[in-house]
Amino acid sequence: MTVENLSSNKTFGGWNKQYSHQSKTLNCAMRFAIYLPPQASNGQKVPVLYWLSGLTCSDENFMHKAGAHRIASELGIAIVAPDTSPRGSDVADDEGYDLGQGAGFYVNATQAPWNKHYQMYDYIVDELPALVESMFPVTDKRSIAGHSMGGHGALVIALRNSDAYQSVSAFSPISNPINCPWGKKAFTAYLGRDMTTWSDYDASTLMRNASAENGKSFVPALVSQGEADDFLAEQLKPEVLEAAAKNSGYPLALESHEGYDHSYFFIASFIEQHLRFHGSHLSVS
Ligand SMILES: N[C@@H](CCC(=O)N[C@@H](CS)C(=O)NCC(=O)O)C(=O)O
Repeated sequence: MTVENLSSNKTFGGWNKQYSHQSKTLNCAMRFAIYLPPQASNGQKVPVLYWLSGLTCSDENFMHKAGAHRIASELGIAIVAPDTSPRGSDVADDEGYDLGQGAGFYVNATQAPWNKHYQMYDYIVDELPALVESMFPVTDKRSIAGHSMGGHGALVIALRNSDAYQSVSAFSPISNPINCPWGKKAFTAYLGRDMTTWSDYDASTLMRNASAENGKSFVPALVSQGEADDFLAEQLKPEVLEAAAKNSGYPLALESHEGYDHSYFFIASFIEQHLRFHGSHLSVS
């Protein structure tokens, strides 16, 4: 498999690198960024936090704006930030910022023309970790986090793969996509009009139905939400997630922060708390 290194920048004793590879799952070239903390250059294997970004983002927004490297360096956690959709001139797109390239919603599309490339769920759950674990000095201990569309993706992926992740966190997640305009638009396009297929990708539905019985475990969850977020009431609906957690007894810590909006200024303000939360579950703190 050809994997091309696009950039390498030393930061906080570790390395922030970008790669391009041909994805079998997405049927196109795909980019991701990885932060390798200093421990990874010293013969140690480190656990990995996967970060899923929101609408309009690439592999760069989080690495450039979240200010995560200092604490990841201290804790010895690698961070992997994939792009938010398949890309390319032959990849289906839409004029809106909330559908198509930059808006993959971390689902496996079943509808044409999207189903040819938009298989982001399988890419994040299977192909990307397998590639990362074959290329870098990392363990198979994983946690997952994200923002907005990526917060939805992180919660859904952790809830559906509770044996694969130690912890999950989200900033301003789209908590109930089957009941908000962003989610309804994307799911209608990618999954079709039959709404019965949508609930597998709805964090609130999954959390309401979650159970720690039959050998399964709950993945501990932390969610942070800004109270001055313009998308809060119409698109994000954290109260639905909170009610779902109460219903199933899910270990969800939902924190509300006065004055913060939807931007990376909010993420940068609380990323240390999220990294230490993941560190405690990845046994590095
Ligand atoms: N403000 C955008 C909405 C998209 C948006 O807010 N994207 C968030 C994620 S949902 C983001 O992280 N944007 C990129 C950035 O701030 O770096 C628009 O209306 O076009």
